[in-house]
Amino acid sequence: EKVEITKAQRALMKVIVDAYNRHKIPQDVAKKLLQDQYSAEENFLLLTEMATSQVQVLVEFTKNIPGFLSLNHEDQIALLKGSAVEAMFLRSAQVFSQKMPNGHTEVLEERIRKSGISEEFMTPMFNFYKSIGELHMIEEEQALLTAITILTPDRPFVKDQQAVERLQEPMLEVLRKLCVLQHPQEPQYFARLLGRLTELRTLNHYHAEMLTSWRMNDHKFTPLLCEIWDVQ
Ligand SMILES: CC(C)c1onc(-c2c(Cl)cccc2Cl)c1COc1ccc2c(ccn2Cc2cccc(C(=O)O)c2)c1
Repeated sequence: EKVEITKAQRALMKVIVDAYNRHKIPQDVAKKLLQDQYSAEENFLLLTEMATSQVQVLVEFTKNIPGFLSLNHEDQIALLKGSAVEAMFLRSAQVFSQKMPNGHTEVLEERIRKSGISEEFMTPMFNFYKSIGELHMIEEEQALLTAITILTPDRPFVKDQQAVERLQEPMLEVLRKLCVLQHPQEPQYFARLLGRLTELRTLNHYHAEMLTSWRMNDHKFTPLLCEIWDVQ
């Protein structure tokens, strides 16, 4: 059928993409990646700073999702806590696949590989980065996919799931149309994107184990990360 994005859908997409592009990790934090220190300790501290900055960016982005601030306040917190790790895996995957400027990508990979994360979590993590890279998403798709991840109704402790579904559904519809228009030769592209969201959920489990092993080695997190990840 002739797929067409309506004016209202284009306006919704513009709000999400503008918010997504406005909220990036500040360059001075990202630049720290190129610092010369390479010890596991130094890498962990840098990644902790990146994650903390990323959570702040994520909260600002989420506040710009139309309708989010009208949700029940406890549900807003439950959605942020429930989606933070997935949104950050998505963000770091998009940053990897966009090949950051002057070798940041290799440096970031190096620091993640040498930050006390055990091999068993590296494989699924870098497989995910590869599978996101292969999609060659445009920024509209990246921004909508991030908003859709945050607006997942069945996160733990969400009370009014219907209210979240009512926000997520229009995003899914715009993304579906965008995929048809952007990838006419690949009718399954939208399904492939949603398949990444399923893969993201499995990374939640690995991440919980990563946190436990870091804590067993007495690694400290920032107050914001402790709050969003319910640690310490
Ligand atoms: C606490 C810390 C050690 C941690 O725990 N789990 C993860 C962890 C790991 Cl090791 C992998 C994936 C997800 C998480 Cl939470 C992390 C590190 O979290 C990160 C690290 C880097 C991240 C992010 C998010 C993005 N990036 C990359 C990035 C670089 C430069 C610019 C920008 C930008 O947005 O402009 C982003 C999070």
